[in-house]
Amino acid sequence: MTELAQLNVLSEHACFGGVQRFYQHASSAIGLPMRFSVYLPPGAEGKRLPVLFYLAGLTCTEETFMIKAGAQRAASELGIILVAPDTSPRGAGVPGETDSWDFGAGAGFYLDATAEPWSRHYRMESYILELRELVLATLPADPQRVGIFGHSMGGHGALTLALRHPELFRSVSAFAPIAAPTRCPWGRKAFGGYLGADQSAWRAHDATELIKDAGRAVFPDGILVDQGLADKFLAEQLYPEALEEACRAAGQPLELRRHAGYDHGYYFISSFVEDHLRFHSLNLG
Ligand SMILES: N[C@@H](CCC(=O)N[C@@H](CS)C(=O)NCC(=O)O)C(=O)O
Repeated sequence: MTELAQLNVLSEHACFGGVQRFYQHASSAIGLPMRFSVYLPPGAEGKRLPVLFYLAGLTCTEETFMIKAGAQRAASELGIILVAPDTSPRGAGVPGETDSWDFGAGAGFYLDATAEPWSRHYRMESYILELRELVLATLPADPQRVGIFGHSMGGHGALTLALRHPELFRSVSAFAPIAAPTRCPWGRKAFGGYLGADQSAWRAHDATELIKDAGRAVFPDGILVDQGLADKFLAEQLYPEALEEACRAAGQPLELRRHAGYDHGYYFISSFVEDHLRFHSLNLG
């Protein structure tokens, strides 16, 4: 069977003149069925459109962004394809994988686990790259115009995957990203579990450390980050100031916008999502 034959449409809904779809497919990276969602704007026939991957945060699924962020109106206007994967494998059968909300199911952290028993299925970095190829092969998407953004754990995912694979993602932005996971409790728990106790392996999945290591502007057109100042996770988990300092030292342009009164949730994301789509539209051309 080809990849194409394994792609099943679970549901389809007309939306702002385009179509909102939910898919399931057999992922070779994960070794299990995976779900993802796509918003296809109108007027895609015969064209190659820019495509923007959105990585969601802890406890989310492939549905969360499409239901809560209200991004389809701007995507329809700008002619951008939106793709949102699930946040982890489901049903991997790892003992305890659904016991906590910040590790295991719903918390894949967009990296390939190297430690047992997670390393067999928890391979979310390889999965996002597989999904990118699948989308480019099956949807009217332009391989030269692929961007990535995300929220919280997904903001970490977007920043680290873009910095690790700048040849695959041409623009990157984030909402309230876990910007320095090697120094916060969520990141330390996840990296310890997925990558093991040797912390030297962790920094390759930390956006702040990747910027420091690059020592140059990997994205010369800039990175956009929005952060709510009423976010209850800001002080303990997110560390945008560490990313800001690393970008300043490396000469990486960063627009870090701090918003008084906004919390960590989708009311915050929906308030600024159009700005992110316009940012990517401008950068992807
Ligand atoms: N379960 C956690 C919150 C988890 C959480 O805030 N998840 C964020 C991503 S890190 C999210 O987007 N949740 C889904 C939603 O707000 O709809 C808690 O009780 O504090």
